[in-house]
Amino acid sequence: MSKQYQLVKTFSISCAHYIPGADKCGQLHGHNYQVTFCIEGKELDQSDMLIDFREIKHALVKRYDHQLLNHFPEFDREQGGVFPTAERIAEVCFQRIAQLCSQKENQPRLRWVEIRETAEAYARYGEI
Ligand SMILES: Nc1nc2c(c(=O)[nH]1)N=C([C@H](O)[C@H](O)COP(=O)(O)OP(=O)(O)OP(=O)(O)O)CN2
Ligand SMILES: [Zn+2]
Repeated sequence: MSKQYQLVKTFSISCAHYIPGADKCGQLHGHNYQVTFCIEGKELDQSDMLIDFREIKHALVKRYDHQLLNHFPEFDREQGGVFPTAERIAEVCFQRIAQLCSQKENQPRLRWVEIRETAEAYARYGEI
């Protein structure tokens, strides 16, 4: 099997959310989410990086940190979005990170995104 690089990065976002219709989680509450992503590729860029992980972190922190997730169209069913469960947050973050990767000439490939609500509860989306 040919060799490749793998990049894994974790960062935090503090968000409020509620799951409409859910019992306890239907109430507005917050989490310090740990977001982890895994990117692979055979080629590095001019800086010898698969992709600068700060670019990804800053894009997601800028959009979601200290925000109420339900207010974003992607997390509002009435606007065609989904409920902000850990599974769906992982999926939405996957789409955003994949979009950033697709703009790079060296073709880094996003494998999965993990959203950890607590040490005991997390969801992953992607190739797992
Ligand atoms: N499959 C999923 N199940 C749940 C999700 C989710 O995203 N995906 N999310 C929640 C809530 O966000 C909730 O905040 C989690 O509740 P928490 O109090 O952390 O859960 P506990 O393990 O502590 O459950 P208790 O039995 O209330 O102690 C819930 N489910
Ligand atoms: Zn919650």
